Amino acid sequence: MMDIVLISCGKNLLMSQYFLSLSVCLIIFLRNRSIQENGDVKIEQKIDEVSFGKIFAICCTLMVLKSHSLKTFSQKYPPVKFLSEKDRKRILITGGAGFVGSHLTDKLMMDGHELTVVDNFFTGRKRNVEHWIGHENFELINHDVVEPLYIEVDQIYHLASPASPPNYMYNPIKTLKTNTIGTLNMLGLAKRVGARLLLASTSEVYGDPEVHPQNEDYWGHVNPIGPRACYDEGKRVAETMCYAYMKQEGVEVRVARIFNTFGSRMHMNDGRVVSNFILQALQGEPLTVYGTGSQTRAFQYVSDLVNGLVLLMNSNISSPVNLVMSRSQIQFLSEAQDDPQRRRPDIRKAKMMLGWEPVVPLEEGLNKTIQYFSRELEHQANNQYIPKPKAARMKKGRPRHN
Ligand SMILES: O=c1ccn([C@@H]2O[C@H](COP(=O)(O)OP(=O)(O)O[C@H]3OC[C@@H](O)[C@H](O)[C@H]3O)[C@@H](O)[C@H]2O)c(=O)[nH]1
Repeated sequence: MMDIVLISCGKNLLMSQYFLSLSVCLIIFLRNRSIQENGDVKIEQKIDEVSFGKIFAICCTLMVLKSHSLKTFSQKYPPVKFLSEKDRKRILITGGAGFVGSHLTDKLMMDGHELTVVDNFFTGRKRNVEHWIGHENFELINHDVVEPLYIEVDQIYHLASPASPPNYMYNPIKTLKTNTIGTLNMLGLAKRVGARLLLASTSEVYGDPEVHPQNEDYWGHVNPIGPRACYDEGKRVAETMCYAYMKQEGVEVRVARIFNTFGSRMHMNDGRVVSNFILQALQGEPLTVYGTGSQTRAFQYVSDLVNGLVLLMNSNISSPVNLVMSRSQIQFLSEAQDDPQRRRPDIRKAKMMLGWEPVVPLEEGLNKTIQYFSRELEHQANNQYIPKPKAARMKKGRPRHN
């Protein structure tokens, strides 16, 4: 019976383990038979010897299994720096399985910190952080920040929120809840455990700006009842909450106003201009330009943003900081409502106080992103699923998160 169990275990293992299990079982079987053939051996002795043999076989199999799993675990992860207890921080990243969050997760893990990633997987994806699953410094929690969270941490990077216009407009109430109740919950957590919180705010707090370029002192020009208000106003009130908690409760806060960012792990259906244009170009479809196409933005590659976020978190600056491309045809579509016409950050503050500025040239970043989307398309084609770029319109009829 035991032999059969061992052999059937072997079927689920690698071939080498299978053969090892098989040969150990064979040895036991032969030994068993030789004992049977040797008529003068007592029956008790036979039972003792056989069970010893079987235990030996199980141990061998377990040892092979264990050494295999240890080997794969130690090989599986990207290299992680060793940090002493004193330098190692317990860090929470909300939205840590999303586009920016997962790159931040990579950096902080490789820097040697202990990470808890919280995500409700509305726009985030497990596959963005799956390469860390099982690592002793990493924990992934499926949790919505709209619900309170009770854990012990030293720093909180609060990134949870849909960020692409079609995504945040898809369920405006949910976007508002995430940015208001979600931010209140995370500030409450920061207050309770004495953690520092960095809010991922946005250039959208400037709305359709009347000054150009925008520095951090500009109060913005937002339509409070327009289709983008759920995000713009949600982030504005999130900033207000940060400073209320700082003044009233002494919570340490950092506020990054993030401008247009692109790179790998953007969702195929993200809907922002860079991913849309790349996807359309790769699929030989017309590039969709909303309105005249004369709108302007400042773009940064995701690795630059992530470096800026970490610098800001560990700086002593509590006030907001600004952190900051075929031959396809072009299809002009109607203008998106309240679409900011001109946007460019004034990043003198970040340069002067953090020593930060983007270093990845646009062309290099775009090349990396194009390669990423080509691989994604190949992967999707193999899975018989061809995604379509998402337009900045609200979708109806799909179940929504509450
Ligand atoms: O297919 C498209 C997509 C977008 N666009 C245009 O390209 C410009 C950029 O649009 P995106 O959707 O990429 O991004 P937006 O600048 O509107 O918002 C972004 O800004 C800053 C971030 O913090 C936010 O996450 C995101 O909302 C807009 O003028 C938009 O109308 C197109 O012309 N065609």
